[in-house]
Amino acid sequence: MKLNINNETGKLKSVVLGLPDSMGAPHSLEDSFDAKSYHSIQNNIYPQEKDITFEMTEFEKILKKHDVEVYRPSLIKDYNQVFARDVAFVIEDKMIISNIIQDRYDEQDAYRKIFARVGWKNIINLPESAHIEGGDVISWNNFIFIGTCFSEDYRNFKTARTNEYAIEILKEYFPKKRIIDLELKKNDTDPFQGILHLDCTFNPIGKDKCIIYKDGFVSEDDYKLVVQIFGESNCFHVTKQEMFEMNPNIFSISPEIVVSDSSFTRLNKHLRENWGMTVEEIPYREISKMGGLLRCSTLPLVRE
Ligand SMILES: NC(=[NH2+])NCCC[C@H](N)C(=O)O
Repeated sequence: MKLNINNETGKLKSVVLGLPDSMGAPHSLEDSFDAKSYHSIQNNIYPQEKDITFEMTEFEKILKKHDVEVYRPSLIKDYNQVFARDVAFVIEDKMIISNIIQDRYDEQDAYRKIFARVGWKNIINLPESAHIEGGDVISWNNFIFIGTCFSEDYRNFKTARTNEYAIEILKEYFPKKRIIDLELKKNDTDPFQGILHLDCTFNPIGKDKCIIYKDGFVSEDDYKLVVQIFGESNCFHVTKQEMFEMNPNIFSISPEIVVSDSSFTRLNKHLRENWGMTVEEIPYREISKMGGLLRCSTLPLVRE
């Protein structure tokens, strides 16, 4: 398979979609590793397998309706495999294998067949201390935006998944790209105060537009830089509540077609009426309770 990813929205040809089956029992509060799951466990609303299976089946149907080739990881018993995004990511014709948080480490095993199809020549493995997850990496033509945490207590946050070392290495692999690191607010237990991955606070859509949540960035200058790159009128700003519901994390099938959650009424209306997009709405509320949404559930391999 010839990988090809240059941005977030080119017409999608093949993608890996995560798996809802056999997600195992919910973690205890102490063992949870993102604030949204923490919140769901604490409030006794952690989703059930049958409900997330229903939601992912709806997602798969939309992808197939648009002639996207859908791959799935192999099944690991009693292990959450919904969020394909973080396991690896594609830039141009290279697949970079993430160094994901230890709690999710086994997920990578399930991608062996997919890695084999890509071929070792196009796979990049990073040194062990270079931490990075696909949710923090947003490739946008000449730019690569990377969410990170520069804080000294980086290691104390389970929600800090990408470090400076990984960014330095990516700069060496992609010297022609303008790599923009964006420091994200971290909080392991309060989903209103911290951002797990960059794609929970910022996501490009269409040809020149984006969805963005201002308070997800540690520095206002980082936020302003992104707004300047896209232009104010091309940015859809989400509120704290909308960030919590994961509005930024919709998924593009092409510059004109997005898959969104049917509860995102303000966003979906804006996309249709002001930006002329086709919005495929599906129910995805249950999956949102585990800290990710539509973008997080996918790992695009080929876009036109
Ligand atoms: N790209 C994303 N935002 N992925 C969401 C992953 C959520 C998962 N519970 C984790 O903590 O790792």
